[in-house]
Amino acid sequence: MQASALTAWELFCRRGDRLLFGSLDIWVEAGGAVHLVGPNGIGKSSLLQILAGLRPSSPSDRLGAADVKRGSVAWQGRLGLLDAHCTLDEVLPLENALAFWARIDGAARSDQSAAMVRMGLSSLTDVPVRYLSTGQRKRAGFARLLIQNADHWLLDEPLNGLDIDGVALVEELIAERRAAGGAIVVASHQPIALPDAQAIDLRDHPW
Ligand SMILES: Nc1ncnc2c1ncn2[C@@H]1O[C@H](COP(=O)(O)OP(=O)(O)OP(=O)(O)O)[C@@H](O)[C@H]1O
Repeated sequence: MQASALTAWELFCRRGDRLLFGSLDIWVEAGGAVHLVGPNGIGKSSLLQILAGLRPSSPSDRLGAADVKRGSVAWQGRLGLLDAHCTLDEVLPLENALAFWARIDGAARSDQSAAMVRMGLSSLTDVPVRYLSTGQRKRAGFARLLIQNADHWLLDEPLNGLDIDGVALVEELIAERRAAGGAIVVASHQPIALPDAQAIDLRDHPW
């Protein structure tokens, strides 16, 4: 049996007064992948935030006080999240903005340089983050993720804004991470190469 990377049980999600999904279990083995699908607003980004520990699973209080489920998420290893929020300082040149996180992650200068080269950002070292295009921002987000060197990745619309080469590159990075034993959970409306991924459609998990 494969080693578990992610075990999540009884996840429920309420946003405001909307009950989005409930009683969701996810199990991902090392090297495995999940493709989250479903229409706009169903709760894919919210689920990624729950899996990242940034948002609690909502208590399932509709089931009655005697049987309230609160959900649990357990990872074996470190995880990195790439979503729509740019964690890079908009004012700083790209190299310095990435260096801020590289220091926090304890990454070597050479790791940062390698990540920038890999993501095709070498010519943008002096450009302030606020001037980056949509696709360049996405590439910078992946550079940050590579520098972080987390075991597992949570990716929210990782292909948005990328050109054809960028899409191929991200698919290659995902395949490499999986080959290294990382688990990947992706929310993507765009087709994405994820061989043998579990598809989870949140419409199948109504609260
Ligand atoms: N602060 C908030 N308060 C209440 N509801 C919110 C809040 N932020 C988002 N929502 C709602 O939560 C729901 C889920 O949003 P989420 O971003 O998780 O959906 P999604 O499936 O990722 O959508 P998309 O495919 O458009 O990216 C949406 O219906 C949205 O309107």
